[in-house]
Amino acid sequence: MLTKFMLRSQSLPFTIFSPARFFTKPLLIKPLTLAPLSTTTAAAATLTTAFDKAFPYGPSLRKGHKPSHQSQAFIEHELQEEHCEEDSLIDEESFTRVFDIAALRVPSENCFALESRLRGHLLNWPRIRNIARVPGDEVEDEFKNFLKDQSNYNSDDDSESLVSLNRRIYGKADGDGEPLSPVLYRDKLAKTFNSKGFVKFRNLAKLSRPKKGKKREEERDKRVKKGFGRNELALVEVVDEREGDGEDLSGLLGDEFKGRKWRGSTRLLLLDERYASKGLDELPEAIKTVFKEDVRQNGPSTFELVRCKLTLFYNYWQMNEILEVLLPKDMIVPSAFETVGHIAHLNLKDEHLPFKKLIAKVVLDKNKPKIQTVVNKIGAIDNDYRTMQLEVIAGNRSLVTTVVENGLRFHVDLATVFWNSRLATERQRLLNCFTSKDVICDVFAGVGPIAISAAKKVKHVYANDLNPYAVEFLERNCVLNKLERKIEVFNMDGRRFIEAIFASEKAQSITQVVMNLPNDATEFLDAFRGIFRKKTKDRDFSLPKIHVYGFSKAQDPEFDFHERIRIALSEVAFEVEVRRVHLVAPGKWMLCASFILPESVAFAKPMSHVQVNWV
Ligand SMILES: C[S@@+](CC[C@H](N)C(=O)[O-])C[C@H]1O[C@@H](n2cnc3c(N)ncnc32)[C@H](O)[C@@H]1O
Repeated sequence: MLTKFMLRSQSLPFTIFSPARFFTKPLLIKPLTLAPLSTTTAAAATLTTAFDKAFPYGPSLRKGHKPSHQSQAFIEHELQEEHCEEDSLIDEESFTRVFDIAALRVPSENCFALESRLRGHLLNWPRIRNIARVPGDEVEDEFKNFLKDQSNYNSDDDSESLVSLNRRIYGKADGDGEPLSPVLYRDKLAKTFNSKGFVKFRNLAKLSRPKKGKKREEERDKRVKKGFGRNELALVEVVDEREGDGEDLSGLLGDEFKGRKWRGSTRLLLLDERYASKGLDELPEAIKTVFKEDVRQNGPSTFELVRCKLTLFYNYWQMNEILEVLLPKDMIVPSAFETVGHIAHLNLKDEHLPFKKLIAKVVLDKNKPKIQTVVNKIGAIDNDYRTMQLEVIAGNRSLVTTVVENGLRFHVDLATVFWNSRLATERQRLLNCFTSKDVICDVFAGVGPIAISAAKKVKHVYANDLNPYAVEFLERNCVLNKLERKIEVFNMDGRRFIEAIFASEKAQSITQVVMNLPNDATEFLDAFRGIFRKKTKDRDFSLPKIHVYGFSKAQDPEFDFHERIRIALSEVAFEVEVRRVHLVAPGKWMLCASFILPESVAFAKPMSHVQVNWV
């Protein structure tokens, strides 16, 4: 039997409270084997008790207990909802955990002041508000005022009128024997509310059909079941020992109404888990003081210490918590993934592959609605267009998505073009080097994250890519961002593009060149040899600044990259600024080298002439 504590002004025991009682003793935690998901409730409950002690604070799937109704509820849920194969991968209900906690039930108008006063003593679990509503106990202001007037008693007469009020409202007064007819109570309401007030009580017609105990149980089950539906995280229920007693007000106040007594609108202030089984006299002084003050101000206390059940559903638990349970013990839980628009991109290890569908389902569930598709990378990027080989393992199969970067929108098809969201910061850094006077030449532009962002800032952009799909998206993205007038798009091999564009009239204006093909961009640098060979040195022109990306696994990656650039340009002495972008694998750096094209290179011996093929 669960006990409900009702404070009475005469009986408040003020014992000295020892803070040591609040804390669970530090325990040596041994690695625990979690009960299999099919464990019966009783067994799970036994295990739970041990877990509760072993896990010091906060919600955990290894704490709490499984609800007794769960199997039936789950079966019904399964029958009610249409499931696709993915839906049935995880038994979501097996992640439902019930925690016994205590709460202060207080008038709603007091709850915020009390929340800040008792903060250190309230439940402090992630994503759980420590103020909970009590379903169905909202009271019309008009009636609240009436209650207030009647309860301000300070004489024998007032006391009598309170008893009479109790009789009329609750059917009986405290200490009375037989309850009086609820007719009196309804009569009172009829006199108190005007016709408009009644309109608000939707269920007035059901008044003469009091709920049976069984029906009430079913409704509770329905609510809990609703909880493990798609959207709910948690449910707080007051565990009321007097269930079945008194008058059922649900017909009048709505099906949600559970209280046997109408106290006015109340809220539950959920107490810290360490007070779950404490009596009033065992609570800390701060809470007792709140009770004392209430009694002093209001006579019989308007506060109650109640026992509650806090149910946390599948939707409450985070990705790693769910996966820790689902995956074999000792397996590292995959916790990170990259996001490209609506797509989550995993990089699963071999050991994860047998569980890839499970993992993907959890990723999808825990990142909805933003994530609609989960893909896994299969094999290294080894093609010219730098596209990834991806397998769709959950969600919708479309790999065409929209990414927002730097305030611009990019349409991308991960199946046919390159995109890497991790380069966003680097792209931003590069953009910071450009000014409104610059003319940019992006040799390996992809779908345009650098070229299009630059176009917003600089005078003009020439953007090229070898991949026809990338060029199609590049053009589409120029229009999407209304920048098509500032960008010219080309579909050529990078070397031919460099040679052709610098052989054209456009060469004069180009101030910066971006070469973002880290795997082999340095191999394209020799294309700059002799680009100005036909120009006279004394004419007014500027040499472009080149930003070239590369990888290095060397001990001194900066030196290594500088050397490769020097060799590619066949030039010994010129200044190069090399920067580490990020580690792409253990010991392998992505680097960016920036330098002004040396005059000796630009005017070097003639190279074979290339005809420009403008797109
Ligand atoms: C690493 S991606 C960079 C794309 C873009 N700058 C970005 O940050 O998303 C390299 C791009 O170079 C293109 N590419 C590969 N080889 C090329 C070549 N020989 N000439 C021109 N483009 C090439 C690929 O299609 C790819 O879009």
